[in-house]
Amino acid sequence: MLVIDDLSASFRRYNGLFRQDFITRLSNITLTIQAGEIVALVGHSGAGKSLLAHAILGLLPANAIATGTVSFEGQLLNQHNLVEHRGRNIALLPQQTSYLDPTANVGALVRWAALRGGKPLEIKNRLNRVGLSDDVAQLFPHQLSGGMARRVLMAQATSGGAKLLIADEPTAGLDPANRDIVLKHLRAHADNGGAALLITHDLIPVLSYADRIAMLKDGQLCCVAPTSSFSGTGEMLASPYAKSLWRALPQNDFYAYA
Ligand SMILES: Nc1ncnc2c1ncn2[C@@H]1O[C@H](COP(=O)(O)OP(=O)(O)OP(=O)(O)O)[C@@H](O)[C@H]1O
Ligand code: NI
Repeated sequence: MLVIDDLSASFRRYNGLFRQDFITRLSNITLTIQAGEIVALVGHSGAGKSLLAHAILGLLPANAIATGTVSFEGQLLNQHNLVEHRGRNIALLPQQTSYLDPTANVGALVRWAALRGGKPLEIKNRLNRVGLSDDVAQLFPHQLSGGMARRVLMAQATSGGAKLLIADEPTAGLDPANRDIVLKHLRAHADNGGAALLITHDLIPVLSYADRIAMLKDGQLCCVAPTSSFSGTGEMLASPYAKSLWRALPQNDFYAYA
């Protein structure tokens, strides 16, 4: 469904009046996401996860320069066709809950997302599916807890019927029960023929839901492996970084990779 080919992104920096240089934050990313699949993108803070999400959607800031290509269902994405795809065929669940429009209540926000994708409104159903009650529709963003706001973003991202969901930290700040509701929702989306790029810091909870794990380290994909490789002592993992991260998890007794 999505093919990312040799994508790199750099930022222009000015050092002095006429001097500038470029600092590379994503290097030669090549990754495919098939229909029916959840690919979890994991990596440390600052590794470039959100940057990759924004690069796919053509939402990089003005001081960024991207090279490489991204195709969606065989079509090369560019700034023109992305305007049509965003919110319709490809939806973003942003990392920042502050992206919720403070002037509209939750019902209106979810309604707009559904209308944008030409889908039935079903506001209450959309909210219930992410563990929010009907009356949340009346609340404004400033009246939501952090976890509620995150689930409103999820309801918005899935209301327009987009085939590809790019979910940037959709479970941040959620308790385990609500985290599982959100991850199950993403799984159901993929099982119904959709696909998702699931960005997270937290590897363990997504192991039960994702098909593959892509690991970013300092802007480079150091490992793309089936979820089943993250088991035992990590002997199925080719990447030393992925192996050491896996072994260092508390669940794996903090073993250092030797
Ligand atoms: N507009 C920008 N200008 C310059 N550098 C930027 C800009 N946006 C992001 N960066 C840099 O790109 C790198 C990757 O940032 P990104 O937000 O993708 O990290 P992340 O992996 O999503 O981290 P986190 O898990 O904390 O959300 C960081 O070093 C960041 O400082
Ligand atoms: Ni991020």
